[in-house]
Amino acid sequence: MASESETSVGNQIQIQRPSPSLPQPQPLQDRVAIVTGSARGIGQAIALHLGSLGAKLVINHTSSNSTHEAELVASQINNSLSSSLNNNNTPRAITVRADVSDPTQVKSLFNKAEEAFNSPVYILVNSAGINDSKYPTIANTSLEDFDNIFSVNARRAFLCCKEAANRVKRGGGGRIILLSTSLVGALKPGAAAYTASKAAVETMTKILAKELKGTRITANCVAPGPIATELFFTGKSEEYVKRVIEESPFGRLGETEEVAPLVGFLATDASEWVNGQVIRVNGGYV
Ligand SMILES: NC(=O)c1ccc[n+]([C@@H]2O[C@H](COP(=O)([O-])OP(=O)(O)OC[C@H]3O[C@@H](n4cnc5c(N)ncnc54)[C@H](O)[C@@H]3O)[C@@H](O)[C@H]2O)c1
Repeated sequence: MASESETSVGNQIQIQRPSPSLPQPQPLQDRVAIVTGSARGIGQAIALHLGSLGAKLVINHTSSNSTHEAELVASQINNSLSSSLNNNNTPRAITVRADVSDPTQVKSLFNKAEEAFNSPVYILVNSAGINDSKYPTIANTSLEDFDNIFSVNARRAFLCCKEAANRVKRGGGGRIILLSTSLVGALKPGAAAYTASKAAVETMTKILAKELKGTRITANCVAPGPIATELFFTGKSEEYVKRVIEESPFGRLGETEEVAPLVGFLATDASEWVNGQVIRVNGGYV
């Protein structure tokens, strides 16, 4: 801590007093962020983390079943702040229900964010995703399941990125962060539709980063695994979970809070030189 000190200049002693400490602006102060699929799981942890860095948050969820969960996340962010209101008396975190695999709803999601905060969306985090809990082989994957997984994981990433890329003001900057999976590197048998849909997301991210040349917007992928969420546990046998834990160098699953800080860093100005990358967060599992 700074304290008073004496400096001798000629015959005179000057007392230097520490300047009163001013509140430091937070790294994402007042930046508008949409986190898709943030009513629970990894998206929820990311939204809470971005909120703690000062961002104004849109908690996106997909169905009436998740409305309550989404509102809890928003109120957790609003309650954690000294002032939960913006200048125009709107809350700092709001919820918007939208299926992000539907182009009209994606457009409306961005419109609602911009209207609520009277400011362009600066950060887009695509966390909404689904997996095929049965982990079938290609021979046993139905076309319906394949289409469904691609329509959420690859299609929603495409739609959200397209909307974000069309709205950015040149030179205004921004951050696009997509969620992939470490399975893309692991290439395990039995999750081909899910893994391939995420490989598509990774490729799209790398191309987008180049297409956004001159906009000061970065696009990166975060590829977690294996993280203890509903998506991970659904449909998995005890033996499967045990095997994953045994294969992990840390002998455990990851927590959602272990993914969020990396996304937080990628959302800040300090990350500008990280662009078009896929960063794996998996405790060395892959
Ligand atoms: N948990 C893991 O081990 C793991 C590993 C690698 C990657 N991921 C990825 O991380 C992301 C988050 O996964 P999670 O584990 O937190 O899953 P989760 O199931 O806990 O959360 C996913 C959220 O996305 C929402 N969602 C699904 N479809 C949607 C749609 N069309 N529109 C809007 N929201 C929708 C769900 O309602 C849910 O709230 C996913 O993209 C997933 O593929 C997870």
